[in-house]
Amino acid sequence: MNSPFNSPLWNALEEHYKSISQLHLRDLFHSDPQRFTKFSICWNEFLFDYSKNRLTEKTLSLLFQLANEINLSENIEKMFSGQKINLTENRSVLHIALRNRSGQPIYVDGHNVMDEVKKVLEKMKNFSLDIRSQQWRGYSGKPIKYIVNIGIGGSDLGPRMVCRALTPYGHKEIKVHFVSNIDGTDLAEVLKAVELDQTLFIVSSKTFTTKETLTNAQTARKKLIEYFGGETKAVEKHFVAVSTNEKAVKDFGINPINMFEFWDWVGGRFSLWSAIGLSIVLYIGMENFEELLYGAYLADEHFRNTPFEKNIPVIMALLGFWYGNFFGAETYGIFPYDQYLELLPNYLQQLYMESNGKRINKEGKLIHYQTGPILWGNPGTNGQHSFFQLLHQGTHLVPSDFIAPIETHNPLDNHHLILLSNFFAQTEALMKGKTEEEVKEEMEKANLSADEIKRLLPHRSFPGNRPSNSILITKITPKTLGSLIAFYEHSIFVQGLLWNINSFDQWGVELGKQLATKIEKELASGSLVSEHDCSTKGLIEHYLRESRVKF
Ligand SMILES: O=P(O)(O)OC[C@H]1O[C@H](O)[C@H](O)[C@@H](O)[C@@H]1O
Repeated sequence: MNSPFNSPLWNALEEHYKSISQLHLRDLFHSDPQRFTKFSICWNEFLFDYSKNRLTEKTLSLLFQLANEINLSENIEKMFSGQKINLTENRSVLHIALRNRSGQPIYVDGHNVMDEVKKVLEKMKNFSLDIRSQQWRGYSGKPIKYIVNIGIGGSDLGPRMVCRALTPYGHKEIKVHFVSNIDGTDLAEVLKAVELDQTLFIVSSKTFTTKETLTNAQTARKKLIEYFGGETKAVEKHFVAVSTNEKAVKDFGINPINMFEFWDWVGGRFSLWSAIGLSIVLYIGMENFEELLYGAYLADEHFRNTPFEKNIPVIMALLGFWYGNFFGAETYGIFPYDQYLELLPNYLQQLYMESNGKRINKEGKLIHYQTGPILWGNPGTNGQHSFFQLLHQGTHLVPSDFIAPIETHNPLDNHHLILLSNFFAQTEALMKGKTEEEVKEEMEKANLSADEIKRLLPHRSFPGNRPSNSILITKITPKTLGSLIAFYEHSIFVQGLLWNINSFDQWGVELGKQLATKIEKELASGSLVSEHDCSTKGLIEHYLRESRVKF
């Protein structure tokens, strides 16, 4: 079966949806005191509570049947065994190999990729020891104190998010910066914050053809050479590269000895586990990086071996599918109640939206159902004072994940207690809401007049019945973070199978790049040569006129 949408089960789910959509979560909780026990999973340092979702045991049983109909178990094995499931690029999808701690081989075209994975990890380890122990010195003999990762998309968001999330594990003498945007401001500000003679630039690019990254790297290289009075030899003490493209790295002027390799079977947005994680290793050390890999490996094993009924990423995926394709939910909220996880929504945005933002199925046909959600989010409690109004009383249904650590790295007075009180309170409020009776009683106690009560009642009541998952983690450590990220990766994979799309390509980013290349030439020459619509033409002409006047 290619798609669940052709299945008789689909009709059963649609029928079932009609009855579920009439039920209120408040009543479901009321009628079943075991609801939490039934719909939550304890796994290692995780408690995954999905009981505040609009479902019953019947819903889950139908969704699990659907998972069986799309041959989920067989498809998981296809990924883990290195089959070329990225059909449009004819590639294996093996980020799981990068954290394979089982000692078992994984083959691509008859070749065990684990040998090269281990070799690169060893190279990363040795290099990080040299940098962190100050044996590796800059051109003028000073130790490295600043790491600047130059990359974009998958070569930026993962390491950036992980370094931020694991700040408590960071080297106290080493600062890590990230430059991604082609806007010169990004690089300029980082250059202000570092001492060039103590800086190591990591040029991270899978393809080593990405315009933003190469332009930023060229400029940084120029600045470094200028700093050392024209000495190009300084480059090899201050620049390393991470890429799959050795030739382009050489052409750029980085000695392949200073290159850390990865492979085309690692998707950019799944690459933080590869040498793309070099900035992470330099910052938190190899042991901690290995813990990150280990945490992801444990999640991989859980995903691969656990029955669907207890399988966290499978359930996460089915819930997203349930809301998107039955309730018509278009977005997915990620709310980490942990300041260190503030970049998690940005990171997951690429992971979800680049993977499953597709409208053509694996057979090349246009599809007529909703696929990947618009993912967004912000750390709690900040969001509560801005957009949560819409979550509570707006017209959109936003299924959300609330994520919090039980233990904080910064036990300041009662901050964590207040933070967690809010974490628990929000999902309860979203689920329960506040009935008109409750609001009325409250206003009567406050001695409001009958007229006032009547007028304010609709504004002050909350419908509730808003779904959420709660992910409670003992502590944010390299290991638990690794597991958390891997859960999201696998959830995306399962959803891609449900929608019968290829989650591992991203052709949709190409058109803008092609047009920008053409327009760049026009801006540089000051005249339009290609065809544009009148809006784009008008904008460019305005820019050309104005920039001539001003500069
Ligand atoms: O690592 P690179 O080859 O430089 O690619 C960087 C990023 O740019 C591309 O346009 C893709 O949209 C991303 O998936 C990728 O991660």
